[in-house]
Amino acid sequence: MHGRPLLLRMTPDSASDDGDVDDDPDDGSADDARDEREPDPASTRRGLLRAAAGATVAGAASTAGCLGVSTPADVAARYEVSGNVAHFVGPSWLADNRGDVVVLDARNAERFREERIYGARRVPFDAITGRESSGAGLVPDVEAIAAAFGEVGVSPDDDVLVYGASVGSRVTRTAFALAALGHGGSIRALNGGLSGWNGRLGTGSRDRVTPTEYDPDPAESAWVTRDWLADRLGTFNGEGPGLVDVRAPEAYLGAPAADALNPDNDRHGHLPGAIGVHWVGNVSGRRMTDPGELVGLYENRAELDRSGTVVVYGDDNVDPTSTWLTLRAIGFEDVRVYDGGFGEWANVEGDRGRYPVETATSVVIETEGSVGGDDSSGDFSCTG
Ligand SMILES: O=S(=O)([O-])[S-]
Repeated sequence: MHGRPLLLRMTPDSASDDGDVDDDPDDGSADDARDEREPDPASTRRGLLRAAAGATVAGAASTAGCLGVSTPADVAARYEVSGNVAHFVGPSWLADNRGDVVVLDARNAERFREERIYGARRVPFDAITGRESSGAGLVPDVEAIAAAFGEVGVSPDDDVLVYGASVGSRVTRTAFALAALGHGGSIRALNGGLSGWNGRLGTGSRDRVTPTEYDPDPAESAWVTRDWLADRLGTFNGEGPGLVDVRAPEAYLGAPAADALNPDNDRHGHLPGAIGVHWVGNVSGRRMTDPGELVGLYENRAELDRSGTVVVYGDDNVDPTSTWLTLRAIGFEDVRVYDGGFGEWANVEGDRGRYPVETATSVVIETEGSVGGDDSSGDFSCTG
């Protein structure tokens, strides 16, 4: 249980941009709306958190920078971490296996045209975040997602490597989208992102590929619905599943006037019983954070049970996939994404009593991380 006193410690890095790049920068999508909300100055964030939670706040600059890429095997050996960290691989793995994997670029179309790993293919991000209504709430639109992967010639048994500018939530959403289809081949992410790759590059419009008919075998245990959660209220992080809100602490706390609050949401706060662990702690200098630190964060401090079910949610269905892949990589067995997200929960029509929002009781676990800030060129910079 989470009877600990609330302690918040934010760093300038953890106040950085969420790492996403929109496919179409001006298409008016939810991504655009998020992008328009400027990252908070750390000082503002500290003030908000102190006011919202009466918390102890101690700023500490991260020393992470534009680090070289080390392979998960090296990292795992160093920290003697049990569990599968092999979703994350380094560029040397890709160089050795380039001919055997389909390489997918998770960045936007402009970046893809400018420069990419030679032979990489790109799936429109809007397609792989697609959702549809079920009687119980929003769920991944597996048919649309499968069609998008099929369009770029991905088959269910292909071994796939996904890369981005970093190992941000576009990369992890792409990985999740494949997992949601019940993808039979392996799914890996490139630690360090494109900047760590010194092999052959390509430019221009996408290369010709032969489309496939991707026949999905939906892995429904990869996600949960609004009603699945409503049925388990009062059990989270206790006798029931773990529940992690991956949004910035201000959003979790529903801090008044915080820039992190989504203006499209009718209500602010978090699902009752959820703990807040901001997803940016999963990434450090464009790499997965050291697994030993992640184990300390999620198992020791957040007190999540690696053998139980853990549900992660954000405002939408992109950022929580970072925590989904991270937890799986450090050995959590059953991690699920609430694909509707807080955006669905907060704005549900009709009887909102079944879908309450909480602000009074809060547990925020401090995180440090640097996904990479969005500099003036629209690319990612190492901010740590
Ligand atoms: O931000 S990203 O590395 O997912 S493109």
